[in-house]
Amino acid sequence: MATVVGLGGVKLHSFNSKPFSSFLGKKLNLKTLSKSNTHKNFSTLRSKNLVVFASGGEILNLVHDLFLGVGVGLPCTVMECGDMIYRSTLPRSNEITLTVPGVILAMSTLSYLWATPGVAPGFFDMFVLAFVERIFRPTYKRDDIVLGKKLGEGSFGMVYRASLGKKQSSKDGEIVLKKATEYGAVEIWMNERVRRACANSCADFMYGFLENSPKKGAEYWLIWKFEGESTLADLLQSKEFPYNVEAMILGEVQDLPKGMERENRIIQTIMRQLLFALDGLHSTGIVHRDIKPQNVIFSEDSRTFKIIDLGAAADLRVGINYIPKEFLLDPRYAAPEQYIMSTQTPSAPSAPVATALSPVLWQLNLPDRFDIYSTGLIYLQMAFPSLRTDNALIQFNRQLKRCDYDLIAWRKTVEPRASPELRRGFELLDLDGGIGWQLLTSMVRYKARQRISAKAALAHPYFVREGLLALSFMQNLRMRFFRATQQDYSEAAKWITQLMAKSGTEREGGFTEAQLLELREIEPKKKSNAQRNALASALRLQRKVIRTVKESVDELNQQRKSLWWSRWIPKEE
Ligand SMILES: Nc1ncnc2c1ncn2[C@@H]1O[C@H](COP(=O)(O)OP(=O)(O)OP(=O)(O)O)[C@@H](O)[C@H]1O
Repeated sequence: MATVVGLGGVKLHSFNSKPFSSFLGKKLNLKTLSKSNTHKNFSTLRSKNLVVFASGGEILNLVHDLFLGVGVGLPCTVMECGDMIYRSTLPRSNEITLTVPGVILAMSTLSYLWATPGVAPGFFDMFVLAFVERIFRPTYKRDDIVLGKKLGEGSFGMVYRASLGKKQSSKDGEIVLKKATEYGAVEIWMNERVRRACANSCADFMYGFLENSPKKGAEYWLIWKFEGESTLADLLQSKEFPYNVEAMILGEVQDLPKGMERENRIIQTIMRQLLFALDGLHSTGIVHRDIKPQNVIFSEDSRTFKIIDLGAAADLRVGINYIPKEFLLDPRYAAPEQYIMSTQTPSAPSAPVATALSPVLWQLNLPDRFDIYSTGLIYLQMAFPSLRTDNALIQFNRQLKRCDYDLIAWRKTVEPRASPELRRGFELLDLDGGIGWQLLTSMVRYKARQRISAKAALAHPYFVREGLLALSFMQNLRMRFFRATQQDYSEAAKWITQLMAKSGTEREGGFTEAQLLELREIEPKKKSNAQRNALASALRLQRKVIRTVKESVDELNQQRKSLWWSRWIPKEE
């Protein structure tokens, strides 16, 4: 038996088939060893020049046994892994081996990428769909458009009814044109996103481009299909509401006795259409932020309500219009939080970071619940005719604020001395075991986190009425489930915190005095006054530096941001 010993004197391998003397004093290289074909494990010696310098076989045997005995040496010596190495030289199987951790990791990654607002669909949308759409969609320019009567004038642009003159094809009916200031770019972006992701949610957007005129400078022109004459605000003002909507949705007036049941059904249909449109927007990561009856148009072609005016919308998939400082949200319909994202995050991160973090930021802030609050107020106006005027709504908002945005508390204060009209509203919401009232109270809440989402609202038992009045067993169960899941869990958290802070008594439980003392001792010792002042000044300085750096980065980001996505807006050739 022969042993090859490495330069450090550590045993490397044994050869059983060749006399050891034939290797003695020789510098072995790979070729020599391969030729001699002494052992199938030569591959382990590849790239090493080895010198055999051991003497007597006995000494070597002794050393060999010693090393093997204590498990030291090259792995192959110890593990007898010749077979393994041999197997590794066989052709590999191409099969993918499934492991539980691998599957869990893959599933988690996939669900993260597909979670609202959708990182993966976002990439597909931006780099494939947007590109393909740009090639195939018809484009328009200023000269194609013949202006008609003015429909509206907002602080950021003018809206006209118009037609497409010579370029009009038989399927293009009339159009609506908005000439907007620089904020039109955001609106074009949002409308294009919506057209690709959830076209039925909003008015049918046709084209948008940047038009440079010597007189007016740069203006964004946006074109939509003319959807119809009436917004929900117009319809709500009519004494006939909600019967005027029923006629529009069904295309005919029903020959049925008027009554609360029928009104409830119509309001239910409007709410379902509104929530459906909102769900489409929210699922793609867009929050409208200006949901109000004036921005809900009745589409005569599809006989449904659609959302318009995406000028104040935010695209949280890529962080566009994160906090539009310039927009004053409509105070009549705005949720109490005013901002959809935490003010701790005053500006959107850069697009790739915003995209990567979007599922986390979405879950942390639940920005979609801002629109849900506004939709709840629309529902309230539909149920209570007396709240349909601006003044009445403003008055209601004040009352609700005084009740800490607690609708149940508001009801308790107004119901005892309610007018017959107000009482009728409560009766309508109380139909079917108060299912409508339950939906309303889960939409109009102070805390965004406690408000129901559009998707959950669509699954609410309010929308799956079977009989006329009675709720089925399953609906009852679902309603109970909804009530249970809409509880204020933060109250529970507060209770636990308080409990932790209280000294241990038999009644309260919590920490004992001794435990609290222990905790207190872990706290850093108080510094002397001079030390504390110095620390405070240092902290102030640090905060100031961070703020300045942050503001500069924000400014830079802002410039970069306005650059990167305005590249997507076509310019008039
Ligand atoms: N696609 C459409 N089809 C029919 N009418 C429309 C359409 N889009 C807008 N309108 C009409 O134009 C009006 C103004 O539109 P929009 O709200 O988008 O403009 P705006 O300048 O933002 O107005 P405001 O600032 O008052 O909200 C709407 O109230 C509606 O009557």
